[in-house]
Amino acid sequence: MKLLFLDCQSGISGDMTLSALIDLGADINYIREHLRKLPIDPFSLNIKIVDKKGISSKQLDLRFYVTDSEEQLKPPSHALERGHTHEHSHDHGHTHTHNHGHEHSHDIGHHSHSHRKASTILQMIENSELPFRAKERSLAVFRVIAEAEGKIHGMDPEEVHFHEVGAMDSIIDVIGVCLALESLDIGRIVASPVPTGYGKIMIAHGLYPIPAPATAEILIGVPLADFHVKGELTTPTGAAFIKALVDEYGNMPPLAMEKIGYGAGKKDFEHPNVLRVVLFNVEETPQQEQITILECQLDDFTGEAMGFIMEKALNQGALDVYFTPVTMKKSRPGTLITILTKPENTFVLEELLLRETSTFGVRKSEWSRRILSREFKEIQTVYGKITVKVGMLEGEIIKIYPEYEDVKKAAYQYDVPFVDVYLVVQQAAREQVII
Ligand SMILES: O=C([S-])c1cc(C(=O)S)c[n+]([C@@H]2O[C@H](COP(=O)(O)O)[C@@H](O)[C@H]2O)c1
Ligand code: NI
Repeated sequence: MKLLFLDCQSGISGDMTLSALIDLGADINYIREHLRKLPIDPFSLNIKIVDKKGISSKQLDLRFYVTDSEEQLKPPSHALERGHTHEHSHDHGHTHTHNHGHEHSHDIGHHSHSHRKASTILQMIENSELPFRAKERSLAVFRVIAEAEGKIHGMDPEEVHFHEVGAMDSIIDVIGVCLALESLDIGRIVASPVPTGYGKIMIAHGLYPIPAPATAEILIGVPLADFHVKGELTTPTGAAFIKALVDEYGNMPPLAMEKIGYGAGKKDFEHPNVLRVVLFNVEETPQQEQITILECQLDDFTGEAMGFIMEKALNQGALDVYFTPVTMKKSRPGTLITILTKPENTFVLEELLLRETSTFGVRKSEWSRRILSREFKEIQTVYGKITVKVGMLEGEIIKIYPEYEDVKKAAYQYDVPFVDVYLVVQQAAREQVII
């Protein structure tokens, strides 16, 4: 399994992460090909080499060819020397520069042109043909950003608007990073403590404190670094990668490094403004993990409400939820609710049962379980690309199962029975994954 360490000594932003991962070896063509299938503005995505206080690093060069209705497509040669620059010109608002150096004409609340709601972006990702894990990771990152922006601006997260220019940027940065992780086959991510920077930054809303409120909101619970530099070191997108994708916070793992990549930020400081990413190859060992089981049984709760509890528990991170019919005191038919969860989600799920069901108590037990290490792989089939889950024991592949959602989608698309697609995928997987 590949492990990625994010060394955020100069903070983290969307473009720093994408360029660092490309420097580490992520295939830029693979990233471009997948991004081009999305319904977004035409863009060019390139990487240039820059010197950051003596460190030769990769820097993102992302341009959009404007599709605002009042504007025409502009040729690729436009603004060649300006790097991560949007050739948008709006007929309203003021121009501001984000820390990673691109200029937007941006005046929240007075827009005549299109915007993208968080829910529209999430829907676009859901409906996309992105590889399974890249899709899940991208959704997780956008949900974190939308939650934080929603909280700051006092809005429903689904209704949060990404300014059209910012939306395009974010889509490329977020989905690009998740595709880069896929290209490198990263299974686990560890991040160092994160410095935020201090001072003020001029954004569309006005002169804001650093860390920007959305960044600060996202970084709740994340260990911060004791490194104080004037300027914005960590942006909301960078913080969202840390919050949504990282499995563990800590120091560099005590393992042999395989490869190192450097992604440059746009600003210059007295220190090298780079994100360093390190790739490790971790030996697979049979894994043991702790899980918590929460239980209560009810004889006075409706079927509808029961279904709602199952849905909400799964949304709140339950690994599994199941109902067992039981006979309770006074011969009453009832239902035993069982929730399996990782220890970190125990409190939230306990609260769900106590607050939203008729129970007056919840039983809790800790279990240890042995699990197979698993990887997701994309298989080429006559029904298109389908993701399979590969289970391994002591490095040996012992089972391969197609992902239900992908099989379902293909079954509808080709109007064939679910089981037919399933069998074809299993057969193709056995040929394409060495077993
Ligand atoms: O435009 C909006 S809504 C906005 C809100 C906030 C808040 O903290 S609230 C912050 N920012 C700033 O935008 C840039 C770009 O960040 P990305 O993560 O999209 O690269 C950054 O300087 C933020 O602090 C914008
Ligand atoms: Ni605008």
